[in-house]
Amino acid sequence: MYESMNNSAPKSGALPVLDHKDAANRPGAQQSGTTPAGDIALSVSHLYKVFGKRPAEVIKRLKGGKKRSELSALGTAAVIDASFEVKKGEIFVVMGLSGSGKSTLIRTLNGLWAPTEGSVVVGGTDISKISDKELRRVRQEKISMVFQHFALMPHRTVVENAAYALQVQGVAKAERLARAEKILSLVGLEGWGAKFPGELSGGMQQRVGLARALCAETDILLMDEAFSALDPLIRREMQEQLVLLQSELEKTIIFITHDLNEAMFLGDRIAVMRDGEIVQIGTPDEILTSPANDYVAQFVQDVDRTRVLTAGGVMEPPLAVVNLSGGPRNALRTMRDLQVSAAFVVDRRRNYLGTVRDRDVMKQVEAHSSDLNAVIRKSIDPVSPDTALNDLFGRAVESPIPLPVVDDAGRLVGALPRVTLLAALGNVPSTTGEFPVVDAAVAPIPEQVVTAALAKTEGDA
Ligand SMILES: Nc1ncnc2c1ncn2[C@@H]1O[C@H](COP(=O)(O)OP(=O)(O)OP(=O)(O)O)[C@@H](O)[C@H]1O
Repeated sequence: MYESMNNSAPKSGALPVLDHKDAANRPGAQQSGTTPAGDIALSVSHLYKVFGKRPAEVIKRLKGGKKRSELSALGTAAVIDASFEVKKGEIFVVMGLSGSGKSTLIRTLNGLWAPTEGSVVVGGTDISKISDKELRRVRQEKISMVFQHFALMPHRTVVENAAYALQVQGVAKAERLARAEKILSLVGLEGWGAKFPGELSGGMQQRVGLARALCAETDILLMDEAFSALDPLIRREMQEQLVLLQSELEKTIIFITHDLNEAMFLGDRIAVMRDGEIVQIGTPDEILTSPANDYVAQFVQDVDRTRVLTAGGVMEPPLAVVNLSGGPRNALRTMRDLQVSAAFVVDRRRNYLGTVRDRDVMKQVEAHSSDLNAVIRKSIDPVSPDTALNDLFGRAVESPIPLPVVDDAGRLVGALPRVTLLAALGNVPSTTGEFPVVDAAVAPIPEQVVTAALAKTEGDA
């Protein structure tokens, strides 16, 4: 059985990761000079958020030069003296390791946490100084949030989920559903409105999450590790769609991630956090080329494309995939149809089992065997989506067929032909996004020969 991820997967040829967009042309991209107040969507000034028993004392000692690790008995300083401005229409990425304070910071931006000290000004309003009622209004009108685990209501349909913010705003049912349907088509979910979230894949559920946030028609979207739970190919597709939507709708997006690759792809500017502090704010290029300190330098150490780019970031959809249970005949048909001489074999759960060659499969067909397992080669070990390209060149050179990319659960999620690796390095499109499953030197058995072999054994199938 031939399985293709073509419909859901981006073409890597269109995905030069580091400079997929011209930052200078983006609305929020200007870096130099003073930004006029009217162009600021959100500003944070000397913000502290301390959890624990004695937050004021913690801040006093931090200001006196103590480190947060020395003050843990008094409280946890999750955000320390953060100051930055986010421009309208900008994608501002907050990046840092686990525990660096990203989630706390983002929750302070929409008033879920009150700052211990400092201010958060949204659209001209200091949300640390307003009543709960006013804060709810700011949240409804100015800021929406997209969560990592979607947070959809399982018993409501997709369109009802998307329309939720409008319901809260008191918009009449017919109107809110009509508006939500429009937004659903904008995020690629046209015709899915009547389904329930459980009937959708993870990527589609996150589109609903995005649609729900867009429906609220707020200027600012806060996205907390919004794509981290998605398969790499779907994740990349969502990243691309977010960039497109942003340029269409001109939303201001504050995006939290621990993934450098994602930060580089999405961010007009990136704030790097460490132990509660923002240690650098800059464009991806600035972060890469002028790291503010050793920590940032280590984060992006020796970054060249081969290191920033990962297998998951540049892989292609695995085109030639055959299912073990389909047996040799189906496998051979698939290879004939695709005109390839090898294919990846998966089981019903899409677990990667190995590769098969057309010659071996044809022998099985001619021997009237239904056993594909017998000819699976396990010599090509799969790679993880997180593997840096740098670590893959040796293997790619040795392998006559693309390297299979397999997720933590063992499922085949992509393929890495040599041409894609080279294209990623040179930042040029790899062909059309489609690839030969084997290198040219290993030509497939001619189509007529395979067709004849299949026909000869037709009666026995
Ligand atoms: N409600 C809380 N009470 C006490 N400490 C907290 C609370 N929330 C976060 N912290 C602490 O604040 C620090 C920053 O946590 P935060 O979740 O903001 O980091 P993060 O960068 O988002 O990490 P992750 O990516 O793991 O979510 C951590 O030391 C964490 O244990």
